[in-house]
Amino acid sequence: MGTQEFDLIIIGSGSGNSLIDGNWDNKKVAIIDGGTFGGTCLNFGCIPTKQYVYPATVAHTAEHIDHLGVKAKVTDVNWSAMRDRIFARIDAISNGGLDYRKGLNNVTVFEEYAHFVDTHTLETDSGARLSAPQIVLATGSRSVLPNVPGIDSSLVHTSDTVMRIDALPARVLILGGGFIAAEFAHVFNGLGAEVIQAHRSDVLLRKNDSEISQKFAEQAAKQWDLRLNRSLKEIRENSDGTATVTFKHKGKIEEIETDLILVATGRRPNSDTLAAEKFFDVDEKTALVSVDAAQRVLKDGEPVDGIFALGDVSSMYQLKHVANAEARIVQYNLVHPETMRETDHRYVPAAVFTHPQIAHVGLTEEEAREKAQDEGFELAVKVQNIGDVAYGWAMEDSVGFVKLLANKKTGELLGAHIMGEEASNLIQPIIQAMSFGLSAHEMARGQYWIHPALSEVIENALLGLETEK
Ligand SMILES: Cc1cc2nc3c(=O)[nH]c(=O)nc-3n(C[C@H](O)[C@H](O)[C@H](O)COP(=O)(O)OP(=O)(O)OC[C@H]3O[C@@H](n4cnc5c(N)ncnc54)[C@H](O)[C@@H]3O)c2cc1C
Ligand SMILES: NC(=O)c1ccc[n+]([C@@H]2O[C@H](COP(=O)([O-])OP(=O)(O)OC[C@H]3O[C@@H](n4cnc5c(N)ncnc54)[C@H](O)[C@@H]3O)[C@@H](O)[C@H]2O)c1
Repeated sequence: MGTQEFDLIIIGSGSGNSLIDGNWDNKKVAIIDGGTFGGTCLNFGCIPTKQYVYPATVAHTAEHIDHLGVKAKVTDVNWSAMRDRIFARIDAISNGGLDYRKGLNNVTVFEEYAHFVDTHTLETDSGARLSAPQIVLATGSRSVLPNVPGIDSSLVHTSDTVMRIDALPARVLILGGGFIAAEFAHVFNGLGAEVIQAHRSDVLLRKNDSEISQKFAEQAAKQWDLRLNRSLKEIRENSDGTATVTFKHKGKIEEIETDLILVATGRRPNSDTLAAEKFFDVDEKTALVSVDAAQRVLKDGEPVDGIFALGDVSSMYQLKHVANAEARIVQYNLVHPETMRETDHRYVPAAVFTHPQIAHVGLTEEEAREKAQDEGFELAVKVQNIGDVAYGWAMEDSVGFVKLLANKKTGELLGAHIMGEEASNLIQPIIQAMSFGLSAHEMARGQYWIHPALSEVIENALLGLETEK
């Protein structure tokens, strides 16, 4: 079989799928995906997780408002109905997207995996060869499983499979201390399962500001059984359909019995599925494909003509809004080689949809202190409790807070860290201010803040910063 020639080949149908716009109407495009069309966010990630997070949050809230004078009890959680509702919608979008692409005259879809055989040629699993002057690597990332005996048990799940199980397990053991572990611990706890979260170190959400990590760990331990400093040794299936999981803790063996194990111990880039390391620069430690600011893939530090990468395969952030932002840059650069744009990675925010919610943008306090010392400016830090503003009183909140970091002289905002109700929404005006260069006082006093909305916590935090501007 000869090599099929295309104008553009895209490998990966997550954010990669959004690259095909009107500029390609009269050209030949191939899109290759060996997994589920639409990629991680739609099928296994952001979208379905939040569809479980929302009912879990509502159920949890309902059961925890005694202090407001309301006693409520969630009596029935219909997991299978919830699952069917969620995936009826998602599967239809994935199938519809695939059918739409297949129906376009200018696009050929290959539903299989592919790897590079030279810098501009790919071979699919069935042996088809495809070549193009422009190729985009958008193959995302996948879960990493710890290498312990029993990890191949059918009771072991990752985020790819756990949302499709038939019934809510009575007991769930979650391994890991990152975003995925935090979100699923809340989902299963909120929906009524008995949750144990076992983590190998003593810090949850390590990439966050340490005050957030510490306060979140305190809240997690109040809601579910949190076991830190546990080193996973073995998983054994029992004859009654349960599993016994063995850990080492302070030199002693600890065994936990459970009905389901969710492994959430990180994700690695799918650079190896492409054999990218043979033809391009791939970081040995992170397995990320190296790109420049225009998203061009590098070889020996230099861009390879016509080859781009975006999203989890080349981005340390592993976030959908970053993959999408990078896709917009690649989409432009593919057709404007003379005036390429660069991705703005200055203020990348993230939120963890656990309970309480967490959101951050910019530097942690530790990083901001280091920057202030290096650059010789004074750092302003303000921690504003949600419980001290009017809406926080309404909620009788005693947990949530906002931490803002700024340059004392210039009022430049350097970072924001929020734990509490609607943290993922509360942080957005700060992201806006940082992106458009508004100083703390300009932001606080240059606009109205709706009274008595929860956003007043941001206004008060800004006013409390003691910056000159
Ligand atoms: C449980 C979970 C929850 C998440 N929640 C959020 C969230 O709330 N907010 C957020 O911003 N981010 C979230 N993320 C992260 C987000 O999903 C990813 O950052 C994003 O989907 C990455 O998009 P991508 O286009 O790079 O890759 P993907 O969407 O993963 O697409 C890559 C595609 O490439 C295919 N592929 C891989 N190798 C090959 C090959 N060799 N040949 C052919 N095809 C191949 C795969 O099958 C896949 O379909 C979450 C992730 C998970 C796992
Ligand atoms: N709301 C969101 O934006 C969202 C939600 C879910 C996932 N995501 C993205 O998906 C990515 C992957 O999430 P994640 O939670 O799997 O990864 P993570 O990197 O956030 O956390 C992985 C955790 O597992 C621990 N770990 C690693 N190896 C281990 C081992 N062998 N034994 C025990 N523990 C081990 C790590 O110490 C870490 O705490 C995140 O980086 C995030 O960007 C985003």
